[in-house]
Amino acid sequence: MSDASYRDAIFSTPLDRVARFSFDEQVVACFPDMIRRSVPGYGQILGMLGLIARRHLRHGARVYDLGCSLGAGGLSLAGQLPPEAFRYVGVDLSPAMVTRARETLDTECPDHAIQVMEGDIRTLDYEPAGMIVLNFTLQFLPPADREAVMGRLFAALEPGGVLVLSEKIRAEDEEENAWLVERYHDFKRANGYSDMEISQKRTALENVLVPDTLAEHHARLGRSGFSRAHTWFQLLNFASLVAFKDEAFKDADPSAPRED
Ligand SMILES: C[S@@+](CC[C@H](N)C(=O)[O-])C[C@H]1O[C@@H](n2cnc3c(N)ncnc32)[C@H](O)[C@@H]1O
Ligand SMILES: O=C(O)C(=O)C[C@]1(C(=O)O)C=C[C@@H](O)C=C1
Repeated sequence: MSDASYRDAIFSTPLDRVARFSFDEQVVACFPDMIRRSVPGYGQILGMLGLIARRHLRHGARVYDLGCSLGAGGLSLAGQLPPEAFRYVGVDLSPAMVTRARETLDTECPDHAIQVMEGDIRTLDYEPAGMIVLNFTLQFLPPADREAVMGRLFAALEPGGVLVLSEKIRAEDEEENAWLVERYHDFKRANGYSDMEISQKRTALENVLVPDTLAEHHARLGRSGFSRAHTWFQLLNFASLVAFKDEAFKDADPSAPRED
């Protein structure tokens, strides 16, 4: 990740009116710090992308990173896989994110095939892909739009393709959810956020980041055509799932990237 990143202090002073959270210049400038201090397991999830790709990605196939922000998914994959293993296409709606992602990826991985596009993942014309990553992006789409996107992603995946879906989640049981959210706030405090920052960010994210339950995610993936999905990671109210097109997990070769 680029060094030109500041400490997140966006909600550290009292605001008369807390505006809806958006991925503007101010957020972009401190995003690497913000996401690392705000998402439990973020680094571990990124680190697993290469391992998942090694097992499930057809050699040389396209990888979409949807809502790529500053391209952390691309950086992680390029750090773990050789240039000929994949073609990376990052997509983000925020022009400020796209500009910074391009600069970072061009500098950090000049030998890899990297493309970063400004676009809305709800309306993008998808090309066939071997792997699709949605790392904390679906949660920002209006709930009513989520299923149509998932159906389009299933259609874009090649047979044997894999989707990685990481999300902030809501527990079905109210008491369980309250416990997870309280411990999540403890996690943020331990990472240096004050009670005021936690509370103002929470207000800014209301009706902007709308979390689903794991059951809702699994049901949606099933309705979208995915024959199998696993929750492979959960830490507090953050989780990551993998979903397979056509039982791909059965064909995975542990010793080498797939080359069919
Ligand atoms: C939490 S960030 C994703 C973090 C990133 N995937 C990572 O691993 O570092 C969510 C991103 O989704 C983008 N986004 C939100 N709605 C979008 C949409 N409809 N189409 C494309 N990108 C979108 C935002 O601009 C933001 O950069
Ligand atoms: O800070 C929070 O409460 C979050 O939910 C973290 C979260 C996310 O999950 O995407 C919210 C906004 C920023 O994109 C970074 C992290």
